[in-house]
Amino acid sequence: MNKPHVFLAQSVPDSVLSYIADHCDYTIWDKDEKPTTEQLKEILRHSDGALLTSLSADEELVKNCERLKVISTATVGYDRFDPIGLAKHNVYLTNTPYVLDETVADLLFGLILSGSRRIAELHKEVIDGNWTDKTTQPSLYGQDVYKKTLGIIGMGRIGEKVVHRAKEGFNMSVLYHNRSARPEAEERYGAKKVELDTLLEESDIVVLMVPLTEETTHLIGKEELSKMKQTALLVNGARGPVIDEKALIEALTTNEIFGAALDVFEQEPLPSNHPFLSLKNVTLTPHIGSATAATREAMAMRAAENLVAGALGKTPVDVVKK
Ligand SMILES: NC(=O)C1=CN([C@@H]2O[C@H](COP(=O)(O)OP(=O)(O)OC[C@H]3O[C@@H](n4cnc5c(N)ncnc54)[C@H](OP(=O)(O)O)[C@@H]3O)[C@@H](O)[C@H]2O)C=CC1
Ligand SMILES: O=CC(=O)O
Repeated sequence: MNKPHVFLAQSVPDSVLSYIADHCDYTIWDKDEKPTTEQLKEILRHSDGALLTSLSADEELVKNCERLKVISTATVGYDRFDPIGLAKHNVYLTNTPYVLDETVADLLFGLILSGSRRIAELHKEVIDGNWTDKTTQPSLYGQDVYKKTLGIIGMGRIGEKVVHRAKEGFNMSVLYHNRSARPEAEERYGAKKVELDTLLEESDIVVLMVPLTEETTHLIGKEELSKMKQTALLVNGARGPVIDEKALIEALTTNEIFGAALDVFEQEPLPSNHPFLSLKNVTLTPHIGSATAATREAMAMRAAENLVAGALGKTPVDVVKK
């Protein structure tokens, strides 16, 4: 029997490629520039499945792809994909939940510590040769993390792992804001569900871990920033557009809040003239939440398992249900 054919828009680790090859024939996109929409439409017309992590897909893209059964992304966030539009043409969208949770929570804690204790800012002073007797003067003191109040907006899979670290490692109090309650997390960590305004007013560290949707776009803007403590840190591990960056830059410039630690941005990569680059009270990382060798390989394998299952006409484990 002929194997199904799958398209890989980017390379995958050898172990993952070997798994795919056991079940499917495949084509890998090996050009530096991404395929155009027209090229992608043509490729997908001849494919049973596709791994499209760094691309996007909607109804228009797949409407004439009779063979196509699954689009897989090796990410947990799927804001660049339209699961409802794909489902109209019997194409599953799959993502990679769970396998990255601990790794992303580690990075978020790194951002919390760097932002609170000014690690990135003072690292730069040392590198630039500016370590003098005055470097540890009060104006350069940081904020404590231990025993402070963490406010988590979006306490889902990853958010809960952040809360675990906050509670067990740093004895923090935890507030959270979700649309639905998480009674088991409330019991385990003493976390308290509150309205957004209360969370902003009472937290020392605010962490964003919501998916990017219409509802969460610019969830944090001028008004919300004005409700935060002047000593508070804002951490974004979700998606850039969850924050109105213009408002954040204003709040950071006027010291309306203590600082921000950001892994995601409205425009990625950040342009070289972006105002964030000249602010001292920010820690910036280039969207590396899940970027460890082991976790990226686990995500690629999970995405491949979803891809192969779908291409073989089975229901993949991680079908996005919207
Ligand atoms: N920086 C990075 O490298 C990474 C970023 N991410 C981002 O993190 C996101 C979260 O991942 P994950 O924890 O797995 O997702 P989950 O779906 O497990 O958690 C998301 C949480 O957000 C809450 N939420 C959703 N909409 C709203 C809303 N309008 N208001 C308040 N709360 C809301 C949900 O609760 P409820 O439904 O009850 O509201 C849920 O608890 C991903 O979608 C992705 O964008 C993920 C991995 C790495
Ligand atoms: O941003 C990364 C993801 O997995 O989503």
